[in-house]
Amino acid sequence: MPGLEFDGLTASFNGERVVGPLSLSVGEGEHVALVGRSGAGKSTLIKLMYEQVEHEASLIPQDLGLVNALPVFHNVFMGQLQKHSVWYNTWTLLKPFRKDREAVASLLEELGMPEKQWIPAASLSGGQRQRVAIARAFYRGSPLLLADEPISALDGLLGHHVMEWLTSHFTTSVVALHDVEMALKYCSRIVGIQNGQIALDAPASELAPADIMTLY
Ligand SMILES: Nc1ncnc2c1ncn2[C@@H]1O[C@H](COP(=O)(O)OP(=O)(O)OP(=O)(O)O)[C@@H](O)[C@H]1O
Repeated sequence: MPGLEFDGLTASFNGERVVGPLSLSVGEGEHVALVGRSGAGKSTLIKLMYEQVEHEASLIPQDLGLVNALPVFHNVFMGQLQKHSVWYNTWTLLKPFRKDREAVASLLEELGMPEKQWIPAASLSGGQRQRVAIARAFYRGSPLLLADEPISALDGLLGHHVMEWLTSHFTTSVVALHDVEMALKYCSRIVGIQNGQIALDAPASELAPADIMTLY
């Protein structure tokens, strides 16, 4: 996958500009953290980027987008809906194939919740729901990840494990994060958003937490 070029991104609500116009290039292999105070425009920016790369990216939206009535397995399988025929997907709803069951089981094992595969998403905790959305994004098999606060409901150790896992399994990522230390530790580049504009753009290796805190 070549690098990504986003040009002239803008969003307005009720006549008020909340993002842009803004341009961002993301090189293949970069892991970009979007940081900035609440309301700065990070989620809106992730959505604008996803609109442009929908066919080649995996998304973890802030609202997760799970189907509560369906078991965890089917929520994760949804990451591959577009890869299969209607026949395959309908059959999977009733009687999943062994290769998919095993692949999803191994992902859930990796994310520390192997026993939840057949539990409806409605019965999960916030952190478990977040991990299902993470597994679904991974199951899609795309090298590019766009994620909006993917570890906000995970406790410290698990949050570290998931960030390490995401940044080593996706070739390229753009992740909105409110945890500045996580951003510095796992991402290669920090993009700070302030009032819908880029206010900081630097390699993570050149920044300290205090440099980022000026955005808050
Ligand atoms: N659907 C919407 N309708 C109206 N205003 C919106 C809508 N979505 C976002 N906004 C506004 O756009 C601005 C940017 O919001 P956005 O959710 O992108 O910020 P954020 O940086 O992701 O915040 P947070 O860290 O709290 O998630 C905010 O002022 C917000 O109120």
